[in-house]
Amino acid sequence: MTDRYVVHLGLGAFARSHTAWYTRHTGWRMIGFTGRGPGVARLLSRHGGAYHVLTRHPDHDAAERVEVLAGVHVGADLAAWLEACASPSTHVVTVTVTEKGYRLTPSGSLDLDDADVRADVELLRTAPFGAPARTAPGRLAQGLLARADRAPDAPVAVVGCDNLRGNGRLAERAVLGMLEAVPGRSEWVRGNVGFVSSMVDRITPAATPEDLAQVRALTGVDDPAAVVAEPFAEWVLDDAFPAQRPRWEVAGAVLTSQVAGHELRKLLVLNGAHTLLAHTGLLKDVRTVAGAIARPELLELLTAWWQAVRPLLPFPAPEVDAYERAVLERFRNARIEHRLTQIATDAAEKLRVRVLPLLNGNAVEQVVVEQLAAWIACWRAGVAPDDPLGPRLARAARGVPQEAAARMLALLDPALADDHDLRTRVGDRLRDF
Ligand SMILES: NC(=O)c1ccc[n+]([C@@H]2O[C@H](COP(=O)([O-])OP(=O)(O)OC[C@H]3O[C@@H](n4cnc5c(N)ncnc54)[C@H](O)[C@@H]3O)[C@@H](O)[C@H]2O)c1
Ligand SMILES: O=P(O)(O)OC[C@@H](O)[C@@H](O)[C@H](O)[C@H](O)CO
Repeated sequence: MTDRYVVHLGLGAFARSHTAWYTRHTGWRMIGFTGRGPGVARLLSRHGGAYHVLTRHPDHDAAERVEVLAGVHVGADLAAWLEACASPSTHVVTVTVTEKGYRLTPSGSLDLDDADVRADVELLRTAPFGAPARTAPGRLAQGLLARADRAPDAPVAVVGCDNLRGNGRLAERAVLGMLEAVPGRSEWVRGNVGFVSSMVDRITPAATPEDLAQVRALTGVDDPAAVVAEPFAEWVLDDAFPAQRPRWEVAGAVLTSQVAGHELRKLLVLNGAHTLLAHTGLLKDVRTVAGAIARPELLELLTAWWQAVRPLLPFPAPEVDAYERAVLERFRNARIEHRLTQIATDAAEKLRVRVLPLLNGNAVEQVVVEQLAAWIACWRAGVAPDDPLGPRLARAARGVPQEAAARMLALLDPALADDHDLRTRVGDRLRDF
């Protein structure tokens, strides 16, 4: 039996295809908590925490049983959460709660206008262990407070595993933003918690009934918690752990002090391209990434996007060329049914990470205008999927193109409201959709 644990918050498909999958052969076990509802905990408990990863290669499928989860809990099980976080056998807490789960403003500080955040701040101030926090930063704060009380000599790492630049640093800001409201309770966290950023990569679409049927066909097991993923996987982590950690290197992870460049490259080259294909594809009734890439005009856009992001990438040209070629191959894997609606969900939050770096003092390329205009056009056409800003975006997108562009860009980032040139160009492009 191992006595070393990773506690994971947010047991979505990606956590199962990536974080848990990387941990499976390290000798460590994981204790998982759902990010919001109880659904995944119920599904996983069907087979005692074991589940399958269905890897779709270009010409065949393989199903692997993953048995790394020693316990699975609903996120609202506060007693289990506090016990897991406080246990000195827990050395690492990993987090996959989506971009919006960090509850940050566009400038990256805790969003104190968010009613759930305010409720959690109040909870932490008055009765920190009185009820489960509503938000992920609130939960992390509760767990770290329990650690400070019960195992103060045992430092711990919190590892960000979402598609955000500096996800560890952002988790730190969110947690400290919560704890600053509790007199005297942020010091232990500042001195004993290492917030680690990581670049995470493995295309993992939501599993379809056909995927689950394929798992059944390959294994004979009915596994409602199975996930489907591409063969490729990459994990680059900041080598800044304050305590023990699993040797994720055995599964190919890379520990480095240069994680920022890897994050930027992945977010702009892969995720930025995804978002561009998602919005432009949805406007043309295309359903999947592979379907989008098969359209010459969208492939051309993708190439223009890659040219625009290239000057920002801290890698030699041949390395960027190879990276782009590999991403194109991955996008072409038609056996991965990656739906554009899934990628376009919560797009405002994603565009902030995937596009705003290109607007930071750089000459604006037309393809950047295209990104933004396509996003707005999806809202105007009523084909945009969910977004936490949904009703506001739907209202802002209506009416005269120039005014809609100005309102939408301001919602994306208030700092864009003053960019007259960008607003005009996006508004002009919008007229043609
Ligand atoms: N799917 C991929 O290909 C992929 C690849 C790389 C990184 N990621 C990262 O993983 C995240 C999750 O992707 P997924 O495919 O697992 O999605 P999913 O829908 O399967 O799971 C989402 C997870 O986030 C949690 N969550 C959602 N909103 C939350 C909130 N407001 N507060 C707390 N928890 C919340 C859910 O409970 C669930 O555990 C992405 O947003 C991204 O940052 C995904
Ligand atoms: O996972 P999201 O919702 O942040 O973004 C959608 C896709 O761009 C993303 O899931 C990629 O497939 C993934 O980041 C590849 O590693």
